[in-house]
This record gives sequence, structure tokens and C-alpha cells, in this order.
Amino acid sequence: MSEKEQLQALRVRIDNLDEQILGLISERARCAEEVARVKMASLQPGEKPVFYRPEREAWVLKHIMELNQGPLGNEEVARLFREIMSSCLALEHPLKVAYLGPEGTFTQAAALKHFGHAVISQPMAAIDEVFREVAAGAVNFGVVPVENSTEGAVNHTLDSFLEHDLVICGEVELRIHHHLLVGENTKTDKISRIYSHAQSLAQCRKWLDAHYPNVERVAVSSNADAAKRVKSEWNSAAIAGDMAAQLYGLTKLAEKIEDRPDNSTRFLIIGNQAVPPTGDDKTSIIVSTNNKPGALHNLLVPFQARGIDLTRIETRPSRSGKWTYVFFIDFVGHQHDPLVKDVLEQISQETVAVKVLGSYPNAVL
Ligand SMILES: C=C(O[C@@H]1C=C(C(=O)O)C=C[C@H]1O)C(=O)O
Repeated sequence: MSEKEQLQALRVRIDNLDEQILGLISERARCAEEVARVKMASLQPGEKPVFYRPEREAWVLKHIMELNQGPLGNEEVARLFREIMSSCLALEHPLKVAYLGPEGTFTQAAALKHFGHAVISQPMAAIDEVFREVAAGAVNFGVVPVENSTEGAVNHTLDSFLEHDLVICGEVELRIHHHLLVGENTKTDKISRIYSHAQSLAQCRKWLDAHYPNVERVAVSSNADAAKRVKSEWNSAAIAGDMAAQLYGLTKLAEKIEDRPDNSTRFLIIGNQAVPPTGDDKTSIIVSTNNKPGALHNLLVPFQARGIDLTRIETRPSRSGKWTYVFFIDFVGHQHDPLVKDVLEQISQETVAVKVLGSYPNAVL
């Protein structure tokens, strides 16, 4: 067979497979519609239907990754199935998700990675506004950054948990790649100012010291805001990611300029709905202790005694008295696990207050 004939034969096979895939996706979507009908039919009077099931979605993605034998990688097939689920869920009930905006931020990228592109995503100007939108019921979920592997905690997010009664329903991790971006009119040999969010400037500090030691670094409210500004200024550049570059039509003067190649940010999904266990979960709590010697030690011993892994501990001022603190603790397990119930009971006897922010599936993607 000639090359042309071989390619033609392969394309016929691909067309045939696509038709089968379409048939199967449509059948799956009809099943999701049926799920919605069943959920609606079995509601008690006054009860609201729960369409989005994060624990079920985590299971579906893990199941697919376990079955996958290549040649596509696990992450790749999971991303495809994430989008299929997103579209199926949107047929049941379109989800509204608020995120720390404006459009083009890494938080938007995280929201789309977690929920897929079929959600209605709404940018908010500040982290606190995301919390308020979710608390008011104007959106189903919110997405906020909580920690970066280079720069540490996002304090605004931690502090917002002290002020709102919301539940953590999930987490997303995103590799963060920063680029130095310029507009069409930028005089690249005369850059006198570089805009970005303070966290991003910090994540690229060494690169900036080496390449632009004398250029003014200007912290603005988001990377997307930085990208927007350079469009109208001739002597400015921005540090931002791919989404912002695309959105504002900027070009990359330098790529992947973050100081650490593994630079990642963790985001939280906040909502009003508690998530049942999946067997691979994490729990986040806030604890306030008496300001006396050994308080932190006494708090941690019960975890150690039960072999519960702490994945993170963060301290913040309590805001209810000078030099008093609260601890944000993440650990492995679900609040319904007997061992976790037991540890929560014990620490609530030894501390001033314990608040469970939520138990949620470990990030699959
Ligand atoms: C189909 C359901 O509803 C939603 C859609 C899902 C899917 O498309 O697989 C999974 C969980 C839910 O978010 C369900 O509850 O099973």
C-alpha cells in the first residue's frame, strides 16, 4: 500500500471509532440525565437535590486511571474523562463556580481543571468575595488559592475561614509556570517596570535579580491584571501564566522563569455541602489553644499516638486577642473514620475550640 492509501485507511478507522465514541458519550449523557430524574423523584418535601458528587467523580477518575493501559498517560485520560463528566453534570444541572479573578488567573485554571470547562465560572475581585458569594448561595462553589510550594500560605484564604462558615469540598494542585510577557508595542530593550502579583514576583525573585536587577517590580492585584496593564504601556512587562498571555494576546520574552521547577499551588474548593468518604481523603481543621507552654505539643500528640499523618500545619493570629493564635491543620483521613472521630474528640477536650473545615478527596489530577 502506498503512504496515501495507508493514511486513508487509518483515517477511515479513526472516523469509525469517533462515531462509536460519540454514540457512547451520548449514551453516557442520557444516563446522567436519568440520574437527575431519579434524584429529583426521590426528594423529600423541602429537600434540595444534590447533583454534584465530588466523591463519585473522584472514584470515576481513579477507576479510569487504574484501567488505563496506554498509550495515553493516566493524567491525559483523566483529563478527558473530567471533561466528559463536566458536560454530563452540566446536563443534570449547570454548576456555578466563583474564583479569584479576573479572568486568566491561575485560580481560574484551577477551577477548570477541577470542574471541567462546562461550569459557569465567575471571577471575583478578592478572596473574601469568593467566600461571600458561596456563603450567600449566589454560586454553588468557590475556588481559592491556599498555599504555594515556594512562597507558603495564602493568608487571606486562611483568615477568611475564620470569618465564614463554609465547608472545604475538594482540593486542586496546579503546576505554576510563569513567563515574562510583553505586548506588541513593548520596547523590549527599555523595560523599566515589571508587573505581577506579589506571590509571583516572589516565586521569580532569583530570575529577576539575575536578568532585571534594576527594573522596578510592581505588585498588582493579580497576574491577569499585570498582563492587562502591559498592553497599553511601552516600557512594561508582566509576569503571568499561559492563560493570561493568551487572553491579552501577549508574547513570551522568557518562558518558565519560576525559581523552582516544581513550583505548584494548591487551591481549595469551598461550598456548603459535606463530602462523604472515598477511602483516600484529607481533613482540614482549625484549632485555637490556650496560650500556655506545651499547647502545640499537646495538640499534636493525639495524632502521633494514632499514627495519623499530618500533611500541613499553619499558624495565624486569632484576631480575638493580642498574641493568641489559631492553628490550621490538615491530616490524612475522613472525619467519619473512627480513628479520626476519636482524635477530634480528644483534642476538643484539650483545646479552646476545634472546627472541622471539611473532609474531602485527595486531588486526583
Ligand atoms: C451522574 C451523577 O451526577 C454527577 C455526574 C457524574 C458523572 O458524569 O459521572 C458523577 C457525579 C456527579 O457529579 C451521579 O451522581 O452519579
